[in-house]
Amino acid sequence: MSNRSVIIVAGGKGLRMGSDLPKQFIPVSGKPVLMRTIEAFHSYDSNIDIILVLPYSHQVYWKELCANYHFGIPHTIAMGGETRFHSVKNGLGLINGGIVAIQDGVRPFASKEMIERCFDAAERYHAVIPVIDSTDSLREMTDGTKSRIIDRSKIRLVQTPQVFHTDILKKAYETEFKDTFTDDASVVEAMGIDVHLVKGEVTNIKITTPLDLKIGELIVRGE
Ligand SMILES: Nc1ccn([C@@H]2O[C@H](COP(=O)(O)OP(=O)(O)OP(=O)(O)O)[C@@H](O)[C@H]2O)c(=O)n1
Ligand SMILES: C[C@](O)(CO)[C@H](O)COP(=O)(O)O
Repeated sequence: MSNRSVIIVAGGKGLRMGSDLPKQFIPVSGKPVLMRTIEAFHSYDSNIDIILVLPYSHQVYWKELCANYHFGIPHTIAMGGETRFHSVKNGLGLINGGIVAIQDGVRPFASKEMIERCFDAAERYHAVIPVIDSTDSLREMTDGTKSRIIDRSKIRLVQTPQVFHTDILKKAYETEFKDTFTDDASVVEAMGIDVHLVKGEVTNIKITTPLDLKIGELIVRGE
């Protein structure tokens, strides 16, 4: 098994949540989102190297939060960047070789089985991402208010962890930032590398709006 690391990106402001406290620090069922995310990877592999990317403005706050919650899982802090892309890049600066996962700090419900599925596939493929089907019908906007139906059987919704050979991801992240880089797979693909899809999970939600916090409470309670 190759050396394994995870970069947990939590350098964002959480503007869509509309809360003064960035969403990664908000408790779900009594525990901050970010602690749940870190625990998910520690329970997958207690030896995994964990790099946590945090905004400079909240690094002291995070240390206090860890003390208050008696949170002792070892991790190294990296500096948050202007966008997710820049935060990942800062985290990558602290990784040497092996296989690396990039995880949104605000996806706290990734199961051990799914994390394992992603890492195991990455032993064979250069770039691996978890995806799920769309249960809604989908439309593409064509011109102003005009639209057309999309064949949803061809669509997959993309999640994290996104897992890569470290040397390939580092090389990909040497490129200039583009707005179309909404995840890590898009950066690697721009370098001409194929991305391998594995099964994601409907409960692996990204906490984005206040409704997601309520859904998160239900997921924790197993309802
Ligand atoms: N400069 C940034 C922006 C985002 N992220 C992280 O990337 C993940 C996914 O981003 P998103 O859900 O968009 O988080 P925010 O940018 O915080 O949210 P918003 O867009 O609502 O402001 C989050 O864990 C977020 O903290 C990051 O590390 N650095
Ligand atoms: C990386 C991601 O979670 C995959 O679905 C997503 O692209 C992040 O998007 P956001 O706009 O930064 O929330």
